[in-house]
Amino acid sequence: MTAEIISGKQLASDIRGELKQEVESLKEKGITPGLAVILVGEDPASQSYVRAKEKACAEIGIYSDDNKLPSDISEEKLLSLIEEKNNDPSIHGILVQLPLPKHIDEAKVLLAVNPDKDVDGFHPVNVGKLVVGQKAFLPCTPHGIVQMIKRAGVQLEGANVVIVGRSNIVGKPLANILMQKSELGNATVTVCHTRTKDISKHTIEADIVVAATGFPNSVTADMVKEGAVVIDVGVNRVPDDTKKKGYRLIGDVDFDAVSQKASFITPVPGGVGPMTITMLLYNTVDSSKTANNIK
Ligand SMILES: Nc1nc(=O)c2c([nH]1)NC[C@@H]1CN(c3ccc(C(=O)N[C@@H](CCC(=O)O)C(=O)O)cc3)C=[N+]21
Ligand SMILES: [Mg+2]
Repeated sequence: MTAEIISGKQLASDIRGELKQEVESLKEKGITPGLAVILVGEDPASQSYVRAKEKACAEIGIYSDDNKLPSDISEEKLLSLIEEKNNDPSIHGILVQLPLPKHIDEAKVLLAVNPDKDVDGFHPVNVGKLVVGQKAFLPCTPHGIVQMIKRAGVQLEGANVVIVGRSNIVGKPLANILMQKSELGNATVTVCHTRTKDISKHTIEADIVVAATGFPNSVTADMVKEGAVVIDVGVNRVPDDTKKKGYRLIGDVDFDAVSQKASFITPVPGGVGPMTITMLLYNTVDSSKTANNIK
């Protein structure tokens, strides 16, 4: 079987088109959705993600408030910037790009963001709401993944989904979305991680495999069943002199071999990444509506 490629890029562009229209109609009501983006330090990957987020905001008419801080900024100063954005009515979403430098307590920073502006869905209040099934901002990468699966026409209800990776930004929230009694859920979810005894034993049974390990080629063809749906969350930079940037991007899945066995597969680049950014735009628009009592 040769897998059909689920283009995150195409889907992202469709959804951004819808969001752009929504932003235009909000602007007619005098509302401009605003996103504060906070980047600490000079990590090249983080800089490129943040640039992509700001460009996407500009494309659909969201105001992006760009905050670039030196890597040695104090935790106190970062917290006071967040407080300023919490109190700024022109800001509907606050995104603190992760990872943060070692001297800053990440948990403390995420707790400082007003949950009503937490468009990443990382504040413990929003994490808790998701777990108990209350309305909350859904974390962008998991939300993007679920949208890709649904819009490919793949049934989630009753599906065996195996997630490889238990991070707070992908594996754990994705598991929580997929197990909810909701239209984005009703799946049977297994989460594998570094201490799982035999990962293949789980993935081989899966209707849907989500690879979020952070390591290239960690999901191989022998690990997936014929006809499985395979979602690749990896964004690994590998040195490549033939590229003008000096690197190319590969996922966590052995794409060439797995795409001969899967029914659907997501590419890297052009898969989950563009959808992550799109769901951030979605949450920011949604937040601006909530702040203005618009359904
Ligand atoms: N507070 C916070 N929220 C996040 O959502 C968050 C974060 N921190 N830290 C890092 C991860 C990673 N992440 C990506 C976003 C876009 C692409 C993306 O657009 N990727 C493009 C290619 C990008 C490139 O060329 O480097 C693609 O896959 O096609 C990838 C990864 C968001 N994250
Ligand atoms: Mg991601």
